[in-house]
Amino acid sequence: MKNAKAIVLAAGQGKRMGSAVPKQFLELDGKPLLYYSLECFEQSDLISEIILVTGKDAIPFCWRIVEKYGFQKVKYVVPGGKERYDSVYEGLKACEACDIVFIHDGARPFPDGEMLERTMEAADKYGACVAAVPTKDTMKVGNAEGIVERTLDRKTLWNVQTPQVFRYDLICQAHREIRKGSMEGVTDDSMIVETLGICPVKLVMGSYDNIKVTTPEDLVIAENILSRRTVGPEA
Ligand SMILES: Nc1ccn([C@@H]2O[C@H](COP(=O)(O)OP(=O)(O)OP(=O)(O)O)[C@@H](O)[C@H]2O)c(=O)n1
Ligand SMILES: C[C@](O)(CO)[C@H](O)COP(=O)(O)O
Repeated sequence: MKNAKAIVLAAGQGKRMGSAVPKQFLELDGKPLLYYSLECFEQSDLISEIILVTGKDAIPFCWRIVEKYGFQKVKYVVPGGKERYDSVYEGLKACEACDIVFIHDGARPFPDGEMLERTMEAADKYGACVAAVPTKDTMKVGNAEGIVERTLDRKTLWNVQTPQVFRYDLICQAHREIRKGSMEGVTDDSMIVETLGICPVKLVMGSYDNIKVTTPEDLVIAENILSRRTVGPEA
């Protein structure tokens, strides 16, 4: 069996949430938001180790979460960086050699075990993959004046999520390589692999429940998803 490790990101400031406490630590049904993704990786037989990346000052708090909920796979809690890609890089530096690396936003509380299986299989086969869902809305490109320039072909569009999953050597090489130049506009890890043209990035079905909690209304949606998931699976 392949050895897979997970890097869970919790070093963001959550500016768009606008809360005093960083959003990954806000409570969802009495537990920190971060708990839910950690629990998913902890419970997956695919994952041997979790590297948690957080703000320097939040490291002791994160260890308390790890101890309180008995997350035995969390081996390292390391300080992140200014941008998301800096935090991923710090996570990769702490991640000892393995076969496959999952990179996941701690602000996405609802990955699930089957998603981890699908993405692991694709990463092993293609080298790189992202969880994603087909776009449901009609998508238009607007110009600077807010006038529609064109309508995109929805059949080709996906909303990209995490986990984003890679062969270990490939994602380490990609992050090292891209840092030699400008990282302007890099918002996820697959973009780095795409930009360098290292290998194809496979789109793998994620889940419409696998939202990123970004703004206050997402917390309400997350509460709703959580209450539905405790009753039964996604419809
Ligand atoms: N320097 C950063 C920035 C982001 N993240 C993490 O990356 C994930 C996705 O980022 P995003 O939703 O953009 O989080 P924030 O950067 O916290 O939000 P904002 O952009 O609103 O400040 C989150 O789990 C966040 O904690 C991180 O570890 N380090
Ligand atoms: C990685 C990501 O969650 C995929 O949707 C997203 O790109 C994070 O970037 P954000 O711009 O900070 O929301």
